[in-house]
Amino acid sequence: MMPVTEQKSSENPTKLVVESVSRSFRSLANNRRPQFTQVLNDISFTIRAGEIVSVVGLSGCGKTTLLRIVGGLLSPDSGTLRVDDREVKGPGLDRAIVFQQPSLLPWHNALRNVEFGLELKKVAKGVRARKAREALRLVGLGDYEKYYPKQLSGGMQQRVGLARALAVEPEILLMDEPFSALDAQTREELQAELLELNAKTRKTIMFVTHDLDEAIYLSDRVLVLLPRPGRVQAMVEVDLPRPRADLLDIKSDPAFIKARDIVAREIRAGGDRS
Ligand SMILES: Nc1ncnc2c1ncn2[C@@H]1O[C@H](COP(=O)(O)OP(=O)(O)OP(=O)(O)O)[C@@H](O)[C@H]1O
Repeated sequence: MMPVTEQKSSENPTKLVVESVSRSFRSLANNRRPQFTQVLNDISFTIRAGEIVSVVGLSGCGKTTLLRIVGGLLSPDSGTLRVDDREVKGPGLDRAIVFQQPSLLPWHNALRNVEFGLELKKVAKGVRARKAREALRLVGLGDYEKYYPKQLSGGMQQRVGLARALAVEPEILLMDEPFSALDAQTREELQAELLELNAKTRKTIMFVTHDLDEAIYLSDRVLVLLPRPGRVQAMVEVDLPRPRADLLDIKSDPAFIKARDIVAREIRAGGDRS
């Protein structure tokens, strides 16, 4: 493990501003007439440089939709997004997404898979191999560049997916339940590694998860969304210093328990009202 210095992201400049974002989807009602369902309603929040902010809420509250909008894969019906005070529309090299499944190409080895991600992002050919190698090293797979996906464990495959996102050197990493398909032990290893990576690179991270322990453990702040339509209920501060102890040890810390209780109550508060 690399020694890491304590980091105070609460004093950092703003990296991402999401302002009044709303989004509806068209669907067919029982009478086959198209109808619009509002999935996100007037969502506003900011993330500071180097911060990890998790997004939690009941299933269907719009977490993935919000992450896809921030990643530029979906457009909002209204509202704006700014990265470093520049308005962004659509995808860009400043944001990279890590999904639940890494979707690696089975016929390419780890290095080629990461290079392929760079190719899709139109990064110049001459620098792809170097950047791909650097990213694989960053996720601890420096010795595995020649391995094919089927020769790698689920956790290692997800690391390749993470390397593919990191290789483009994004300003913001958008992670959509990236560890939820992994077994508990691998998941905890990757959570700890993500904290280390954040400490080393000071990457800004937006992290969607169902798992409240994961949200509290990783995050500086937790954004709680309520469903139907998805809206902001609270932004909860996690008052735990960095670097953080292992999840097992930190779970009994009063600050961890307090933050978890607040987040759980905020999620329920919305349920009680609807
Ligand atoms: N492309 C789409 N067309 C129509 N409806 C959609 C589309 N994408 C999402 N939805 C609807 O929007 C709502 C929010 O979905 P979303 O996946 O963002 O929620 P979520 O909070 O990430 O859910 P989960 O926690 O179960 O992953 C759901 O009701 C979903 O059916």
